[in-house]
Amino acid sequence: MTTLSPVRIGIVTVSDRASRGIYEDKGGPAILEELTRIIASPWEPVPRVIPDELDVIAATLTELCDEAGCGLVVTTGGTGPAPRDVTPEATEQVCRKMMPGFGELMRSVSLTVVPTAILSRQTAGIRGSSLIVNLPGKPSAIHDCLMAVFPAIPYCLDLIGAGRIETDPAVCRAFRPKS
Ligand SMILES: Nc1ncnc2c1ncn2[C@@H]1O[C@H](COP(=O)(O)OP(=O)(O)OP(=O)(O)O)[C@@H](O)[C@H]1O
Ligand SMILES: Nc1nc2c(c(=O)[nH]1)N[C@H]1C(S)=C(S)[C@@H](COP(=O)(O)O)O[C@H]1N2
Repeated sequence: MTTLSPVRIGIVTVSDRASRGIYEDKGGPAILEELTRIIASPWEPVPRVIPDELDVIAATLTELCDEAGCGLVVTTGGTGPAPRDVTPEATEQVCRKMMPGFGELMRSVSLTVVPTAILSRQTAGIRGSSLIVNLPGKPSAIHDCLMAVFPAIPYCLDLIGAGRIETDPAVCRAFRPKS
């Protein structure tokens, strides 16, 4: 039996009000809960709560990928059309390669739930050996979006050398074409 070393996963809440303590952050805990349900192999959360500032978001993503060694970074918030919504811009700034299929699938699934899903510019990209995935800020969006894209995430992490993740097949069946 092979022992998997824990994959570190960054959980980044991008919200002016949650970062100031004006409201309790519900996004980060919702991502933690969802990942705990989905992932069956060892993993370790690395949480951050930051304001909607391009430089701060870019620096946090960089730190999580390059210093904290996160193979996967999931953000929530700041994907809409409002002037301070800049999470996709920060993601593009720090990624070498964009993965537009993630945003396309999450919007498509979310459109069956809310017509305003079209307002999210959420995307994903690769920095070094880390995958960054944006989710919308509404805590209820986290389940819809993560369940839609997670089947492809373990294979993506394999391909970029980010570490191996096994899922609980009763919750989410990971698809690895070559296994
Ligand atoms: N981290 C969070 N925790 C709890 N609720 C949230 C969080 N982020 C967003 N929400 C809720 O979802 C709604 C829409 O999210 P959105 O990111 O557009 O908010 P926002 O007004 O830009 O937030 P902020 O001003 O804090 O950056 C918010 O008004 C809030 O009710
Ligand atoms: N699944 C899902 N996706 C969703 C939503 C939602 O409630 N559920 N809200 C939408 C709305 S109202 C907005 S404005 C955009 C952007 O949200 P953000 O700026 O909080 O990231 O996400 C959209 N995507």
